[in-house]
Order: sequence, then structure tokens, then C-alpha cells
Amino acid sequence: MILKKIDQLTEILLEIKKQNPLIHHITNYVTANDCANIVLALGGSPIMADCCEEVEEIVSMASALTLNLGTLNEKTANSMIIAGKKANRLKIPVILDPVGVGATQFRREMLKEILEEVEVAVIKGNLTEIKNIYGIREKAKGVDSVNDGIFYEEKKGLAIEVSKKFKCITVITGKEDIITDGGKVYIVENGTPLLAKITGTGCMTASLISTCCSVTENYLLASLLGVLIMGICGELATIENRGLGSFKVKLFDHISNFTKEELKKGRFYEE
Ligand SMILES: Nc1ncnc2c1ncn2[C@@H]1O[C@H](COP(=O)(O)OP(=O)(O)OP(=O)(O)O)[C@@H](O)[C@H]1O
Ligand SMILES: Cc1ncsc1CCO
Ligand SMILES: [Mg+2]
Repeated sequence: MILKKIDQLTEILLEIKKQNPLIHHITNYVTANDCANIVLALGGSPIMADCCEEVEEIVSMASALTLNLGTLNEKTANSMIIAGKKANRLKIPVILDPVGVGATQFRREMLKEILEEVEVAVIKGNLTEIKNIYGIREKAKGVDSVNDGIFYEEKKGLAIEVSKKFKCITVITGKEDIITDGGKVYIVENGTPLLAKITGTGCMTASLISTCCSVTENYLLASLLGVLIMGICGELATIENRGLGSFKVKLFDHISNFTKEELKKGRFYEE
């Protein structure tokens, strides 16, 4: 079963290299450069554009749209809705990263508006963010998850409920990652605590998922692939690790060299 999955995932990987899809991001200014480079490393082509006058034109050229709430303001929230609606009309997948949504009332209100106006293909967040999306008010310290210690069954149940509520794929990142469409659930065990020590590995995971979703209609498998790439490459980057700086460089090295061989290092199962 897993071997067949590896073949299907490899097909997505090869399709990205073949198509070099354009991935439109409306994202935060902290990790925008890393997100652009991660898309390039995987074989896609990034464009960051958030001006409301041009987002419809940009998204019309793109194959996926990433909306990241990391440094949200009223203007970018408005651009997200304009671009998201256009993406829906064009049937381009929209990937939402609700960064820090537990931190403030403003983010929660804007997120609600975006989700009312835009159909999202994938919602990806850490546990605190996904709890808040579902209306569980866990106050976030900032953009990081405050507690990854809840029971795995509870985390899985939450992801399933979010998928049912918003009719989308839900990804919860953390020590183990959960990916579900509300029916099937994948659990990914790859990763390293070092991934949580550099900012933006969650944002970059969303960019990887977008890039994978841009070449297939199977958003569940595409999300699984994006998560696996980050987890496996994170593990590989710990080999002879000298510190966080070189860890990040090695993470990019491994993503740019990622093939079916690396995919076989995936530790995931289906429920
Ligand atoms: N303790 C851990 N062990 C293994 N992998 C981890 C651990 N914590 C996070 N990860 C991995 O790190 C990546 C980012 O997940 P995380 O939940 O930290 O994102 P995030 O909080 O949204 O990050 P950011 O906001 O900085 O972008 C994922 O690939 C996840 O699997
Ligand atoms: C640190 C930080 N602040 C807003 S967005 C961001 C990047 C990680 O999500
Ligand atoms: Mg995040």
C-alpha cells in the first residue's frame, strides 16, 4: 500500500518539475523570501503580490494561491478576499495558513471574513491555530503553538471536524503531523524539533503544499507530500548538524535535491 502511495506521490513531484507552476502568495514579510525560495527549490515559480489592484491579474496566471495571515492588515486581508474569489472562479486551489490567529481579535475577525468569502482547498496550521479556527479560544503567545501535548486522538478528531466544517483538507503540524479530508487520515512521523527552532518552517510547509496542489486535483495526497518533504528534509538536515544557520541551509539543499529515494524515508500511515 505504502509503495503504491510512494509512486503516486512521486508522480506529483515529477509533474512539478515538468510544469514549473506559478505559485501566487499573499503572505507575511517575515518569511516571504524563504517561502519564495522553497517553491523554487521544489521546482515551482513563486510570485509574492498583495496589491489589491493587481491580485486578480496575478492569480489568473497562477496555478495555486497561498494566503498567509502572518503580518495581516486590512489592506492585505481585502486583497486576500479579492484574489481568493478569483481563484475560486478559476478553480485554482487556495491554501490558507492562519498564522497567529489565536493571538488577536483582529486576526480572528479577518479570518472569519476570508472563510465566508473564499472556498479554501487546504487549511494548514499548528495546533493552536487550528483550535482557534474551530472556535476553541486558546490564546496564542504569538505565532507558535502553545501546547502540542494533547492526546493524539483529540488532535485527529479536531482535524476531521475542521475538514467537515470548511469542506477542505486540514493539516495540523507539530511533533507528528495530521492530514485529513474529513474521512481518510494520514499521520506523518518525520521531522525534528529543530524545525520549530527556525521561524517559518510552517509557512514554508504551506508553500510546499501549494506547489504540490498546483499540479493535481488530489489535494489530500498533495498535502501529504508537502508535509513529508518538510519532515524528511528536516531530518536529513540534522545529520552532522553544527547549528541553526547551517541547518537551514541544509534544509534547502535537501529540498532542492528531493527525489523518490528521499520519499522512501517517509514514516507515515493511513487510518
Ligand atoms: N517537535 C517536533 N518534532 C518533529 N517535527 C516537528 C516538531 N515541531 C514541529 N515540527 C515540524 O516542523 C514543521 C513546522 O511545524 P510547526 O507546527 O512548528 O509550524 P508553525 O508553528 O506554523 O511554524 P511557523 O509559524 O514558524 O511557520 C512541520 O514540518 C512539523 O512537522
Ligand atoms: C515570526 C512571525 N511573525 C509574524 S509571521 C511570522 C513568521 C512565522 O509564522
Ligand atoms: Mg505557522
